[in-house]
Amino acid sequence: MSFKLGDGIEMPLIGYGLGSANMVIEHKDVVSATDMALKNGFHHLDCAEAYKNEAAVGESIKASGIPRESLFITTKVTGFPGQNVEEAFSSSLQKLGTDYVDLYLIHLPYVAPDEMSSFWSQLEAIHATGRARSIGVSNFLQKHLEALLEKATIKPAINQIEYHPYLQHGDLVRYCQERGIPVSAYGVLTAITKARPGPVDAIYAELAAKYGVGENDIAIKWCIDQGIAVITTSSNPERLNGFRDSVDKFTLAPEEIQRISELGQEKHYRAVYGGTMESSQMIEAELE
Ligand SMILES: NC(=O)C1=CN([C@@H]2O[C@H](COP(=O)(O)OP(=O)(O)OC[C@H]3O[C@@H](n4cnc5c(N)ncnc54)[C@H](O)[C@@H]3O)[C@@H](O)[C@H]2O)C=CC1
Ligand SMILES: O=CCc1c[nH]c2ccccc12
Repeated sequence: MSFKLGDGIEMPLIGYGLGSANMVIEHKDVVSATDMALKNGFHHLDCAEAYKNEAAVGESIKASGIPRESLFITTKVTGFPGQNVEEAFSSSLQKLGTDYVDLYLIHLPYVAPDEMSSFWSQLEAIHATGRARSIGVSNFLQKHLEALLEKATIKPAINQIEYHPYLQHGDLVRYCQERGIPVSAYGVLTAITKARPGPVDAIYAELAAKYGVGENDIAIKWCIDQGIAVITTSSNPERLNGFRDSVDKFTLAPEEIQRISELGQEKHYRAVYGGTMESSQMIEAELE
């Protein structure tokens, strides 16, 4: 199933995530995880320079023999103030072993508001060369988007954010969607994998029983049925295929989506970048 980006380009609805917070994954394990994803038909790969594993992903892509046009490759420039985006981008392309990416994102809104437009213009310049088919952002709140949009000539094609019942970011999703900036979600399984016990446990279990699926499927469909794409990951092929199968298996009723949203608002939990999105401690430690 595919998902329309803000610029009209189609992206596979579920992306396979290659970032693992707070964990160093060995080169060979990244190669075999990517092999497994590709063999199971997950052709949308979510990478980042900060994950420091683009070379392993590139190695697996090359070995797979899958034609480049059948893949959808996302990568991200970290977004440090003063960063030379062209340099970061060329290095990503070289490591991934490709001459273009499908989607290039600013990973984090580190850049000050008055510098944001000029930082974004570096991505616009890359887009103009055709080496990034689409450009977008990640972890951007409304204030960051406002700063970026002030002088942008191209709107971000997506905003990739942590999104689950315990982190709904107020009106951010509506703000983005109303401006033609679709949203993709990471951390979608947080209420199950990291934040138990919690107020959505019972409704996840109830709806999983009702639809004859797993609770992971309910978590993923709560995003998809709100028009949000999903980036998830697993080293377990059965679990991975289960994520994809859930898309067509059932549809959550609007009142079920609403109930999960309401219950989720009773708890706040951020799985990644503990504290605030402005917190740079974790990313700086990772990049050392
Ligand atoms: N743009 C950004 O700043 C960020 C992007 N991401 C992207 O999103 C991807 C997915 O991120 P996650 O937060 O890991 O996503 P997630 O919430 O989808 O969790 C996936 C993890 O849950 C585990 N899991 C699945 N079902 C489970 C179960 N029933 N019990 C226990 N564990 C279970 C999987 O093995 C996997 O490690 C990353 O690989 C990365 O590509 C992630 C974090 C930040
Ligand atoms: O992108 C999300 C989380 C993550 C995983 N590994 C790293 C390294 C540096 C920054 C962020 C992350």
